[in-house]
Amino acid sequence: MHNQIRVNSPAKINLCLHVLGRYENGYHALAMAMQRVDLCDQVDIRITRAKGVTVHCDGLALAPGEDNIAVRAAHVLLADARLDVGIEIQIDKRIPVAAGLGGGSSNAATVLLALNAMLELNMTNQRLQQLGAQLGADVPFFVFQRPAWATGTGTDLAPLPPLPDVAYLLVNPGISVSTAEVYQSLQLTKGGELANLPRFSVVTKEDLCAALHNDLERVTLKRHPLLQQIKQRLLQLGARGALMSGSGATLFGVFDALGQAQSAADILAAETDWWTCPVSPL
Ligand SMILES: C[C@](O)(CO)[C@H](O)COP(=O)(O)OP(=O)(O)OC[C@H]1O[C@@H](n2ccc(N)nc2=O)[C@H](O)[C@@H]1O
Ligand SMILES: Nc1ncnc2c1ncn2[C@@H]1O[C@H](COP(=O)(O)OP(=O)(O)OP(=O)(O)O)[C@@H](O)[C@H]1O
Repeated sequence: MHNQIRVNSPAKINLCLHVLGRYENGYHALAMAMQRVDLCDQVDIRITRAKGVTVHCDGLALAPGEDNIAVRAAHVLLADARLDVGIEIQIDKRIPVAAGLGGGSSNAATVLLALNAMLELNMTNQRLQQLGAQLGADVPFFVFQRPAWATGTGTDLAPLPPLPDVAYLLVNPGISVSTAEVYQSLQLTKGGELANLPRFSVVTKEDLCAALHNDLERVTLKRHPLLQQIKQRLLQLGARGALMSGSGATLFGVFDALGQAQSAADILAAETDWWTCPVSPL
Protein backbone atom coordinates (compact mmCIF):
# COMPACT_ATOMS: atom_id res chain seq x y z
CA MET A 1 0.00 0.00 0.00
CA HIS A 2 1.30 3.48 -0.94
CA ASN A 3 0.96 5.98 1.92
CA GLN A 4 1.73 9.01 -0.21
CA ILE A 5 1.25 9.96 -3.87
CA ARG A 6 1.47 13.01 -6.12
CA VAL A 7 -1.00 13.21 -9.02
CA ASN A 8 -2.02 15.68 -11.72
CA SER A 9 -5.59 16.95 -11.63
CA PRO A 10 -6.39 18.33 -15.10
CA ALA A 11 -8.79 21.04 -16.28
CA LYS A 12 -11.53 20.43 -18.87
CA ILE A 13 -13.13 22.32 -21.70
CA ASN A 14 -16.60 21.85 -23.18
CA LEU A 15 -16.28 21.59 -26.97
CA CYS A 16 -20.04 21.88 -27.16
CA LEU A 17 -22.72 22.35 -24.52
CA HIS A 18 -26.38 22.10 -25.55
CA VAL A 19 -29.07 22.67 -22.91
CA LEU A 20 -32.05 20.54 -23.87
CA GLY A 21 -34.44 21.09 -20.97
CA ARG A 22 -34.89 21.51 -17.22
CA TYR A 23 -35.63 18.71 -14.73
CA GLU A 24 -38.01 19.16 -11.81
CA ASN A 25 -35.11 19.46 -9.34
CA GLY A 26 -33.79 22.52 -11.22
CA TYR A 27 -30.91 20.68 -12.91
CA HIS A 28 -30.69 20.89 -16.71
CA ALA A 29 -30.72 18.16 -19.37
CA LEU A 30 -27.51 18.53 -21.36
CA ALA A 31 -25.65 17.15 -24.36
CA MET A 32 -21.95 17.99 -24.23
CA ALA A 33 -18.62 17.02 -25.74
CA MET A 34 -15.94 17.30 -23.05
CA GLN A 35 -12.20 16.98 -23.13
CA ARG A 36 -9.45 17.23 -20.49
CA VAL A 37 -6.45 19.47 -21.18
CA ASP A 38 -2.92 19.44 -19.75
CA LEU A 39 -3.32 22.45 -17.42
CA CYS A 40 -3.22 20.62 -14.07
CA ASP A 41 -3.42 21.26 -10.35
CA GLN A 42 -0.86 19.15 -8.52
CA VAL A 43 -2.40 17.10 -5.73
CA ASP A 44 -0.45 15.35 -2.95
CA ILE A 45 -2.36 12.83 -0.89
CA ARG A 46 -1.05 11.23 2.30
CA ILE A 47 -2.58 8.61 4.55
CA THR A 48 -1.87 9.59 8.16
CA ARG A 49 -2.08 8.08 11.65
CA ALA A 50 -4.17 11.02 12.88
CA LYS A 51 -7.84 10.58 11.96
CA GLY A 52 -9.81 13.10 9.90
CA VAL A 53 -9.44 14.66 6.45
CA THR A 54 -7.52 17.90 6.01
CA VAL A 55 -6.74 19.98 2.92
CA HIS A 56 -4.29 22.74 2.21
CA CYS A 57 -4.47 24.76 -1.02
CA ASP A 58 -1.47 26.65 -2.37
CA GLY A 59 -1.76 29.35 -5.01
CA LEU A 60 -5.28 30.58 -4.32
CA ALA A 61 -7.38 31.30 -1.23
CA LEU A 62 -9.77 28.35 -1.07
CA ALA A 63 -11.94 26.79 1.59
CA PRO A 64 -9.67 24.71 3.88
CA GLY A 65 -12.32 22.43 5.40
CA GLU A 66 -15.56 20.68 4.55
CA ASP A 67 -16.41 23.30 1.91
CA ASN A 68 -13.53 22.04 -0.18
CA ILE A 69 -14.84 19.51 -2.68
CA ALA A 70 -11.63 17.46 -2.36
CA VAL A 71 -12.41 16.90 1.33
CA ARG A 72 -16.00 15.98 0.54
CA ALA A 73 -14.73 13.46 -2.02
CA ALA A 74 -12.54 11.76 0.59
CA HIS A 75 -15.46 11.58 3.06
CA VAL A 76 -17.82 10.10 0.45
CA LEU A 77 -15.29 7.41 -0.47
CA LEU A 78 -14.34 6.52 3.12
CA ALA A 79 -18.01 6.34 4.14
CA ASP A 80 -18.83 4.04 1.23
CA ALA A 81 -15.85 1.79 2.03
CA ARG A 82 -16.68 1.96 5.79
CA LEU A 83 -13.12 3.02 6.56
CA ASP A 84 -11.87 5.49 9.12
CA VAL A 85 -8.35 6.57 8.18
CA GLY A 86 -6.66 9.95 8.27
CA ILE A 87 -6.08 11.77 4.96
CA GLU A 88 -3.99 14.87 4.25
CA ILE A 89 -4.55 16.57 0.89
CA GLN A 90 -2.28 19.30 -0.46
CA ILE A 91 -3.41 21.10 -3.64
CA ASP A 92 -1.10 23.29 -5.69
CA LYS A 93 -3.81 25.29 -7.52
CA ARG A 94 -2.99 26.27 -11.08
CA ILE A 95 -6.47 25.99 -12.62
CA PRO A 96 -8.39 29.27 -12.17
CA VAL A 97 -11.33 28.87 -9.76
CA ALA A 98 -14.97 29.31 -10.86
CA ALA A 99 -13.71 29.73 -14.43
CA GLY A 100 -15.60 27.02 -16.35
CA LEU A 101 -12.56 24.72 -16.30
CA GLY A 102 -13.90 22.26 -13.71
CA GLY A 103 -10.97 22.57 -11.31
CA GLY A 104 -12.90 21.63 -8.18
CA SER A 105 -14.62 18.70 -9.89
CA SER A 106 -11.26 17.49 -11.15
CA ASN A 107 -9.73 17.64 -7.66
CA ALA A 108 -12.67 15.58 -6.34
CA ALA A 109 -12.24 12.91 -9.04
CA THR A 110 -8.49 12.84 -8.45
CA VAL A 111 -9.07 12.13 -4.75
CA LEU A 112 -11.58 9.34 -5.53
CA LEU A 113 -9.23 7.66 -8.03
CA ALA A 114 -6.12 8.07 -5.88
CA LEU A 115 -7.66 6.82 -2.63
CA ASN A 116 -9.24 3.86 -4.43
CA ALA A 117 -5.74 2.86 -5.55
CA MET A 118 -3.89 3.79 -2.33
CA LEU A 119 -6.32 1.95 -0.04
CA GLU A 120 -6.67 -0.97 -2.51
CA LEU A 121 -10.46 -0.68 -2.49
CA ASN A 122 -10.85 -2.18 -5.99
CA MET A 123 -13.92 -0.08 -6.74
CA THR A 124 -14.83 -0.07 -10.45
CA ASN A 125 -14.56 3.11 -12.48
CA GLN A 126 -18.35 3.04 -12.78
CA ARG A 127 -18.80 2.90 -8.99
CA LEU A 128 -16.39 5.82 -8.59
CA GLN A 129 -18.43 7.74 -11.19
CA GLN A 130 -21.58 7.09 -9.13
CA LEU A 131 -19.89 8.39 -5.99
CA GLY A 132 -18.59 11.35 -8.00
CA ALA A 133 -22.11 12.24 -9.16
CA GLN A 134 -23.03 12.82 -5.49
CA LEU A 135 -20.37 15.55 -5.40
CA GLY A 136 -21.07 17.44 -8.63
CA ALA A 137 -22.27 16.95 -12.19
CA ASP A 138 -18.77 17.29 -13.72
CA VAL A 139 -17.04 14.86 -11.34
CA PRO A 140 -17.93 11.57 -13.17
CA PHE A 141 -16.37 12.97 -16.38
CA PHE A 142 -13.02 13.41 -14.61
CA VAL A 143 -13.30 9.86 -13.20
CA PHE A 144 -13.99 8.57 -16.76
CA GLN A 145 -10.61 10.04 -17.90
CA ARG A 146 -11.35 10.09 -21.64
CA PRO A 147 -12.94 12.58 -24.06
CA ALA A 148 -16.67 12.07 -23.51
CA TRP A 149 -20.13 12.67 -24.88
CA ALA A 150 -22.06 13.60 -21.72
CA THR A 151 -25.86 13.55 -21.44
CA GLY A 152 -28.47 13.66 -18.66
CA THR A 153 -27.22 16.18 -16.11
CA GLY A 154 -23.75 15.61 -17.57
CA THR A 155 -23.15 12.37 -15.68
CA ASP A 156 -24.11 9.82 -18.41
CA LEU A 157 -20.89 9.30 -20.31
CA ALA A 158 -19.91 7.66 -23.59
CA PRO A 159 -16.49 7.75 -25.26
CA LEU A 160 -16.05 10.13 -28.21
CA PRO A 161 -14.35 9.03 -31.43
CA PRO A 162 -10.68 10.06 -31.61
CA LEU A 163 -10.42 13.85 -31.63
CA PRO A 164 -8.02 15.80 -33.85
CA ASP A 165 -4.55 16.82 -32.79
CA VAL A 166 -5.06 20.52 -32.03
CA ALA A 167 -3.87 22.97 -29.36
CA TYR A 168 -6.04 25.34 -27.36
CA LEU A 169 -5.33 28.78 -25.96
CA LEU A 170 -7.28 29.40 -22.73
CA VAL A 171 -8.01 33.06 -21.97
CA ASN A 172 -9.67 34.56 -18.91
CA PRO A 173 -9.71 38.31 -18.20
CA GLY A 174 -10.11 37.69 -14.45
CA ILE A 175 -13.86 37.19 -14.34
CA SER A 176 -15.21 34.44 -12.06
CA VAL A 177 -18.70 33.10 -12.59
CA SER A 178 -21.24 31.22 -10.45
CA THR A 179 -22.41 28.17 -12.42
CA ALA A 180 -25.69 28.02 -10.47
CA GLU A 181 -26.52 31.65 -11.33
CA VAL A 182 -25.78 31.13 -15.02
CA TYR A 183 -28.10 28.10 -15.25
CA GLN A 184 -30.81 29.95 -13.28
CA SER A 185 -30.66 32.92 -15.67
CA LEU A 186 -30.88 30.80 -18.82
CA GLN A 187 -34.04 31.10 -20.94
CA LEU A 188 -34.64 27.69 -22.53
CA THR A 189 -34.99 27.73 -26.32
CA LYS A 190 -34.59 24.10 -27.35
CA GLY A 191 -37.24 21.41 -27.30
CA GLY A 192 -35.17 18.39 -26.37
CA GLU A 193 -33.63 17.67 -29.76
CA LEU A 194 -30.28 16.02 -29.40
CA ALA A 195 -27.39 17.84 -31.02
CA ASN A 196 -24.38 15.67 -31.64
CA LEU A 197 -20.84 15.69 -32.91
CA PRO A 198 -20.64 13.96 -36.29
CA ARG A 199 -20.77 10.19 -35.84
CA PHE A 200 -17.62 9.57 -37.89
CA SER A 201 -14.95 7.20 -36.72
CA VAL A 202 -12.55 10.13 -36.90
CA VAL A 203 -13.44 13.76 -36.16
CA THR A 204 -11.49 16.23 -38.31
CA LYS A 205 -10.43 19.71 -37.22
CA GLU A 206 -13.18 21.10 -39.44
CA ASP A 207 -15.79 18.86 -37.75
CA LEU A 208 -14.59 19.94 -34.34
CA CYS A 209 -14.78 23.65 -35.18
CA ALA A 210 -18.21 23.25 -36.79
CA ALA A 211 -19.49 21.60 -33.58
CA LEU A 212 -18.29 24.40 -31.27
CA HIS A 213 -21.41 25.70 -29.52
CA ASN A 214 -22.30 26.66 -25.95
CA ASP A 215 -25.86 27.62 -24.96
CA LEU A 216 -24.54 29.18 -21.71
CA GLU A 217 -22.73 31.87 -23.74
CA ARG A 218 -26.14 33.59 -24.08
CA VAL A 219 -26.04 34.35 -20.35
CA THR A 220 -22.35 34.92 -19.57
CA LEU A 221 -21.34 36.81 -22.74
CA LYS A 222 -24.34 39.12 -22.38
CA ARG A 223 -23.35 39.86 -18.77
CA HIS A 224 -19.67 40.39 -19.69
CA PRO A 225 -19.42 41.92 -23.21
CA LEU A 226 -15.60 41.88 -22.94
CA LEU A 227 -15.78 38.11 -23.43
CA GLN A 228 -17.33 38.58 -26.89
CA GLN A 229 -14.40 40.86 -27.78
CA ILE A 230 -11.93 38.22 -26.59
CA LYS A 231 -13.59 35.63 -28.83
CA GLN A 232 -13.18 37.97 -31.81
CA ARG A 233 -9.55 38.67 -30.85
CA LEU A 234 -8.78 34.94 -30.71
CA LEU A 235 -10.15 34.54 -34.24
CA GLN A 236 -8.11 37.56 -35.45
CA LEU A 237 -5.01 35.91 -33.96
CA GLY A 238 -5.53 32.86 -36.15
CA ALA A 239 -7.76 30.57 -34.09
CA ARG A 240 -9.80 28.19 -36.27
CA GLY A 241 -12.67 28.64 -33.81
CA ALA A 242 -13.30 30.08 -30.34
CA LEU A 243 -15.79 29.27 -27.59
CA MET A 244 -16.58 29.79 -23.91
CA SER A 245 -15.99 26.73 -21.72
CA GLY A 246 -18.75 25.59 -19.31
CA SER A 247 -20.51 28.47 -17.59
CA GLY A 248 -17.47 30.69 -18.26
CA ALA A 249 -15.76 32.93 -18.14
CA THR A 250 -12.73 31.18 -19.68
CA LEU A 251 -12.68 31.19 -23.49
CA PHE A 252 -10.61 28.91 -25.66
CA GLY A 253 -9.29 29.28 -29.19
CA VAL A 254 -8.56 26.25 -31.37
CA PHE A 255 -5.11 26.31 -33.00
CA ASP A 256 -3.28 23.86 -35.27
CA ALA A 257 -0.25 23.58 -33.01
CA LEU A 258 0.94 24.56 -29.54
CA GLY A 259 3.50 27.01 -31.02
CA GLN A 260 0.68 28.97 -32.69
CA ALA A 261 -1.32 29.07 -29.45
CA GLN A 262 1.84 30.28 -27.65
CA SER A 263 2.43 33.03 -30.26
CA ALA A 264 -1.16 34.26 -29.81
CA ALA A 265 -0.64 34.19 -26.01
CA ASP A 266 2.55 36.29 -26.41
CA ILE A 267 0.68 38.92 -28.43
CA LEU A 268 -2.14 39.06 -25.83
CA ALA A 269 0.41 39.34 -23.00
CA ALA A 270 1.92 42.41 -24.66
CA GLU A 271 -1.52 44.02 -25.11
CA THR A 272 -3.51 43.01 -22.02
CA ASP A 273 -3.32 41.65 -18.48
CA TRP A 274 -5.58 38.69 -19.30
CA TRP A 275 -4.65 35.25 -17.95
CA THR A 276 -3.65 33.01 -20.87
CA CYS A 277 -2.55 29.40 -21.05
CA PRO A 278 -1.68 27.38 -24.18
CA VAL A 279 -2.65 23.74 -23.62
CA SER A 280 -2.79 20.39 -25.38
CA PRO A 281 -5.74 18.00 -25.15
CA LEU A 282 -5.39 14.85 -23.05
C1 LIG B 1 -21.23 24.00 -16.66
C2 LIG B 1 -20.64 22.61 -16.51
O1 LIG B 1 -19.36 22.72 -15.88
C3 LIG B 1 -20.40 22.02 -17.90
O2 LIG B 1 -19.56 20.90 -17.89
C4 LIG B 1 -21.53 21.69 -15.68
O3 LIG B 1 -22.81 21.58 -16.27
C5 LIG B 1 -21.65 22.13 -14.23
O4 LIG B 1 -21.08 21.13 -13.47
P1 LIG B 1 -20.80 21.31 -11.91
O5 LIG B 1 -20.29 22.68 -11.62
O6 LIG B 1 -20.00 20.12 -11.49
O7 LIG B 1 -22.28 21.19 -11.36
P2 LIG B 1 -22.81 21.05 -9.87
O8 LIG B 1 -21.75 21.42 -8.88
O9 LIG B 1 -23.48 19.71 -9.76
O10 LIG B 1 -23.94 22.16 -9.88
C6 LIG B 1 -23.66 23.53 -9.89
C7 LIG B 1 -24.94 24.26 -10.29
O11 LIG B 1 -25.13 24.11 -11.70
C8 LIG B 1 -26.48 23.84 -12.01
N1 LIG B 1 -26.55 22.68 -12.92
C9 LIG B 1 -25.51 21.80 -13.01
C10 LIG B 1 -25.59 20.74 -13.88
C11 LIG B 1 -26.76 20.61 -14.69
N2 LIG B 1 -26.88 19.59 -15.54
N3 LIG B 1 -27.77 21.48 -14.57
C12 LIG B 1 -27.68 22.54 -13.70
O12 LIG B 1 -28.60 23.33 -13.63
C13 LIG B 1 -27.22 23.62 -10.73
O13 LIG B 1 -28.07 24.74 -10.54
C14 LIG B 1 -26.19 23.65 -9.63
O14 LIG B 1 -26.60 24.46 -8.59
N1 LIG C 1 -10.69 22.07 -4.52
C1 LIG C 1 -11.37 23.08 -5.08
N2 LIG C 1 -10.90 23.66 -6.19
C2 LIG C 1 -11.61 24.68 -6.80
N3 LIG C 1 -12.75 25.19 -6.30
C3 LIG C 1 -13.26 24.65 -5.18
C4 LIG C 1 -12.58 23.57 -4.53
N4 LIG C 1 -13.32 23.25 -3.46
C5 LIG C 1 -14.38 24.06 -3.44
N5 LIG C 1 -14.36 24.92 -4.46
C6 LIG C 1 -15.39 25.94 -4.76
O1 LIG C 1 -16.13 25.47 -5.89
C7 LIG C 1 -16.60 26.57 -6.68
C8 LIG C 1 -16.45 26.22 -8.18
O2 LIG C 1 -15.09 26.09 -8.45
P1 LIG C 1 -14.55 25.39 -9.79
O3 LIG C 1 -13.20 25.95 -10.05
O4 LIG C 1 -14.70 23.94 -9.71
O5 LIG C 1 -15.60 26.00 -10.82
P2 LIG C 1 -15.75 25.84 -12.36
O6 LIG C 1 -14.42 25.58 -12.97
O7 LIG C 1 -16.51 27.03 -12.87
O8 LIG C 1 -16.61 24.56 -12.48
P3 LIG C 1 -17.53 24.11 -13.67
O9 LIG C 1 -16.71 24.17 -14.91
O10 LIG C 1 -17.82 22.72 -13.20
O11 LIG C 1 -18.70 25.03 -13.66
C9 LIG C 1 -15.82 27.78 -6.25
O12 LIG C 1 -16.72 28.66 -5.66
C10 LIG C 1 -14.82 27.27 -5.21
O13 LIG C 1 -14.72 28.14 -4.09
